[in-house]
Amino acid sequence: MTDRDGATPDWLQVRRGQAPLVVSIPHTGTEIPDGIEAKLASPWLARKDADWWIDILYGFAADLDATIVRTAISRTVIDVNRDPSGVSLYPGQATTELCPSTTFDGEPLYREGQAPDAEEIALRRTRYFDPYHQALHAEIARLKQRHRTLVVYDCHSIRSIIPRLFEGTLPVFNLGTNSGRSCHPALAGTVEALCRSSGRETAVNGRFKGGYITRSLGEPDKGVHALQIELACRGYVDEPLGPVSEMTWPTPFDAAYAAPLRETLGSILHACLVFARAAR
Ligand SMILES: N=CN[C@@H](CCC(=O)O)C(=O)O
Repeated sequence: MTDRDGATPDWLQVRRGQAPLVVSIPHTGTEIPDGIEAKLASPWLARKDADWWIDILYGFAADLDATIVRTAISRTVIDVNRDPSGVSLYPGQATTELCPSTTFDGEPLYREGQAPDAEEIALRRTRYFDPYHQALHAEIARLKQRHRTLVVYDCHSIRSIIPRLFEGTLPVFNLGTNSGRSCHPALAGTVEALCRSSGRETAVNGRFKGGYITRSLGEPDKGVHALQIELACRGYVDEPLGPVSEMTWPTPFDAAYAAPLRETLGSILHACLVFARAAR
């Protein structure tokens, strides 16, 4: 990231652009404060569900003069893509919580009796959750002074096979728009068409409909259009398909392997800008 705002803590990275596009990168962080790390079952489990290499994959967003907001803090500490009130993203279905107690696969993250209590969760919220959302709100407000219409693009990835969360193998592209509520259908339609024209499997508002970032920031009536793209990891890394171990996950980033998918992502972000500028 460039142009870090000196007033923000080191872990919160804000690249201020002028284009009508805010790129949110909430889950690539691997930093865990020592006092929390000591309570965790394993350093590898604590980072297993990071959105590995997504900040590198979308590095080109800076060339589009997008605003990029990223936290370096691990989602294991607190997940900035969950409702801070604790309400589940998918009531009745398996998911992970605001301060997750398990990995996606269901392995306990904490040593026995070491999971955070309500006071500790509130502290993590003040320290790490609120500043991330304040940064997103501040950047949206700044850009709204320049542009009538903005796109907020929330970047994610997940392993292709996680039986606890979904059956079978996840499509490579999973577009979430809070079931059509977080952005204009024309934007969703264009992004879906670009995903499909890449020849990769694509789902829209399937297992992943958009998390708290998409749901809370998308206000199409006010000119703020939010969408989430959840990529299955095999689309950009040589992912082991099946259970993973410390020896096999994460697969290192390989720019040549990721290049075809990155090209599609470039077209998608470009289309977001065309949409925002045309809607002026
Ligand atoms: N890789 C991360 N995935 C998102 C999915 C949000 C959703 O369920 O739509 C997350 O867990 O926050």
